[in-house]
Amino acid sequence: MAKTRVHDLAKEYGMTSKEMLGHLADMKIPAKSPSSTLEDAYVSIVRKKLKPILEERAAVIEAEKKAEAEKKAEEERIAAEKAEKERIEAEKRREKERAEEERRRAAEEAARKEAEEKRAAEEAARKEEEERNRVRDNAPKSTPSFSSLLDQIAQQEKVLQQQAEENAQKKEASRGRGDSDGRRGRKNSSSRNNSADTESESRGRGKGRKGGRRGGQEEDRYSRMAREAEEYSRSKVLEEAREAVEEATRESTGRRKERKKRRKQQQAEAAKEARIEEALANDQDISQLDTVKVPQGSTVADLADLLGINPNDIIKRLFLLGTPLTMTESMSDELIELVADDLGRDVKVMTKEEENSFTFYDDPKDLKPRPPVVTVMGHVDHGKTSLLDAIRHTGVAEGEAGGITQAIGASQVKINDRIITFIDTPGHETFTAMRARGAKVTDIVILIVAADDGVMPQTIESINHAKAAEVPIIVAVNKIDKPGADPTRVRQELTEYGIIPEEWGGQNMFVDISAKKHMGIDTLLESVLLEADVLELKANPDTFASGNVLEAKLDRGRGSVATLLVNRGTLHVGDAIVAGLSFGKIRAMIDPRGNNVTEAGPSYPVEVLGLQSVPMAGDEFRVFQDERDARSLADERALKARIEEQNKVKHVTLENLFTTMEDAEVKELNLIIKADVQGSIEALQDSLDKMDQSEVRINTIHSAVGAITETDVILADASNAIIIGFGVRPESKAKAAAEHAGVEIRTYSVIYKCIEDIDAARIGMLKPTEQEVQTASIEVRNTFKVPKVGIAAGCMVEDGEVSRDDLCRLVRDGIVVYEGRLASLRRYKDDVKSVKAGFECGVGLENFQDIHVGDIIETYRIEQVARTE
Ligand SMILES: Nc1nc2c(ncn2[C@@H]2O[C@H](COP(=O)(O)OP(=O)(O)OP(=O)(O)O)[C@@H](O)[C@H]2O)c(=O)[nH]1
Repeated sequence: MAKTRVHDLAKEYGMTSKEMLGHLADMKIPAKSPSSTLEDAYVSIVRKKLKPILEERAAVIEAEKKAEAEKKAEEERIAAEKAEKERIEAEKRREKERAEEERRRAAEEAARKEAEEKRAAEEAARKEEEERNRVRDNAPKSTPSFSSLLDQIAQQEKVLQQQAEENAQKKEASRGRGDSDGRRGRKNSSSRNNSADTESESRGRGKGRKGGRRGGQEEDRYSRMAREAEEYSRSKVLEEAREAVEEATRESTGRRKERKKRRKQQQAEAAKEARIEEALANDQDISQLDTVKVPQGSTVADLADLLGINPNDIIKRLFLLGTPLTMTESMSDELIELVADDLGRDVKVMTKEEENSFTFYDDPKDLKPRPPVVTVMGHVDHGKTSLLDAIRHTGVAEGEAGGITQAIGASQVKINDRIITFIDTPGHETFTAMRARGAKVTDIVILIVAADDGVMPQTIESINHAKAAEVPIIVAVNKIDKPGADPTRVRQELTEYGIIPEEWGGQNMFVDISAKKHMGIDTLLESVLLEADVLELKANPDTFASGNVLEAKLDRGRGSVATLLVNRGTLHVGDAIVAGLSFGKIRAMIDPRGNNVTEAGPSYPVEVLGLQSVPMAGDEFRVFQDERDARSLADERALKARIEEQNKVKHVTLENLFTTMEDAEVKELNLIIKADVQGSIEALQDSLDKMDQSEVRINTIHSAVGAITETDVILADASNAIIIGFGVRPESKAKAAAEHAGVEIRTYSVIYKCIEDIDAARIGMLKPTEQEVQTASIEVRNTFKVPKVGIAAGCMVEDGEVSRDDLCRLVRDGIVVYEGRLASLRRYKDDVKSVKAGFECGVGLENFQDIHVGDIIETYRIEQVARTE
């Protein structure tokens, strides 16, 4: 029998031999040294007794390990915290250094400027002094101070001389010699005066002769006085200059600030003036000039840029508002307004539609009456098309009638020498779609209601849409020629919706008509004119045109063709225009009767050729004086649209990451739709919107009129989208790019076929349902014990065919007592893959022993079944 040595056993238990020997001694098992051998019986006793000790040790080790792990985690946490702290500290330090550096630079700059100014002042003083010196050196005799002193001295001497002579005269007079004497005296006096003059002259002359003694004295005195005077004036000038320098230095800091402030103010005022001038030149409303226009979804950095402030100012405020955001995060409309309010700034959050729209201002004296623009709305089959048809034939000579084509999506009729413009795409869908794009093109709505049918669901919708747009409604009660027609009932029914006939004291005009028999059409049109008079529709025709795109398409021969409705100004051939994202110079204009025209005034619809791309229905258009301005605005808009489109597809922010992950179960079908006309896109989109999107979300990531381009393929590739072409084909470059990138392009000419395909794709993408497929029913006939397996059942496959991998449930008296998998499937002693009905087999169940005779084992598998809906 094998024997075990003490040191082997000790090794097995991860202890020292000495330790093991100690345990053996405790157990009274004889062993002397690590090399002593132990009988198996002893070994098993040791194992049994050491088990709890080992478990305890394992537990201790486990606990130690756990503690170690916790300690490590704690250390890591502390390290992470420390690192974060250090990072923040470093950031703060850097920030401080930056601020310090800025302060230092500002101080340096201030000092530099100050020194410059001082230098300039000193220079000025020096120059002045130089100038004085120069004058003095060049013409010392003419120095005003010196010569004036000489003059003064000469003057004083003269005065002294005179006084002396007068005194002498007085003495003579006091001797008293009568009048004659007085006269002689006067005469003498004058002769003396003369003689004094002569004396003075002679003395003056004598100066030259006897100048030696007396002249030397005089010179000393004069030169001293002159020197003193010069010194005085020099020190005075220097003092003044010094004072001026000091004054300049003292005031420079305060003045600099003041000057800077003034400069800024002047700049702001100049900028505002420029804005006003520009707005006036473009006829824009100047009342809103102080309002900063902020695009919806702007980031903190964008807003700071628009407001011309430091982004930190906004971040601080957001923090205080409890909504901390970083520079690149978007702000909600409310936050933008709140922050701007806090900063004392006036902002307007602009939607995309608003961003692309223009506001004009017209002087009331420039406004002139314009024709009304009318849309016909009503329930299906109540006669919209028939009415428009009847209207188009009104006032047209018989021979001309056949030639009228609904060429441009709008028509005009002349009645009583006045014009009415009709939008030819009837229905509230178009009306609302336009309005949704911010276009208010209709002045009056004609609500058509069939007199034999009355108010129907779409009648009500039309009323609601017209009311929401605040457009007056004229009711045309149609089909009065029909036998069952009841116009009064229509009036009655409409009162429920707030449409009350004028004859009943309400606001709405009602006209009974028959579109088919051309009855009442003139009266209806006259009512439209009456309503238009009430509305006092006016516009300024003498300015650059602006208005809306009614419809636009790509024409193979003519390129981009758009129907525009002018609502202000006059449109001319040759005008440079921007319509939505499109730019162009108008090449030709066609009026509703198919005639080429050269101009179109307010309320006139025209089809224009010359746009470089296809705008969208509802887009605003505007003529620019300078073609370059038009082009750059269109480019700017197109670029912005492209960026937005790309952002739409790509960006997942941390905020929406989790929701996206949660939504991962929801599959998406991304589409890019290109079509020949806008109408097709809208129709297709409408059908898509109506599809069940609870499990497969259909995203139209981009839709536009025009051929399928390489850019579309790039977008589809980036966003895993399918391109749907409607009446358009891919350009050859796009085709190659699609093949290269594996992007699917499908082209159609019929809407329903496209819808059918998309629906099929949608269903194909649905998550398949799981279905249980029963494989066999097995009856337990016997049970027996199998080594290693436990209880196994001797069974008969009653039905189907059981496979080894099948799932199963054990049913006893109709109750499921076990659900799981087969542990074994045997025929006699062999494991088999499957057993068919009518054969016996041995079955073991995974982790289940409680099998009774008479139990039924049902086996099955789960199959994934593609859904048909
Ligand atoms: N008797 C009679 N029938 C009319 C009159 N006006 C229209 N209808 C008929 O009513 C049907 C529907 O007219 P439409 O003009 O197509 O009606 P709609 O509202 O444009 O219909 P949708 O375009 O489908 O919304 C046509 O068969 C017309 O001939 C009318 O004044 N009298």
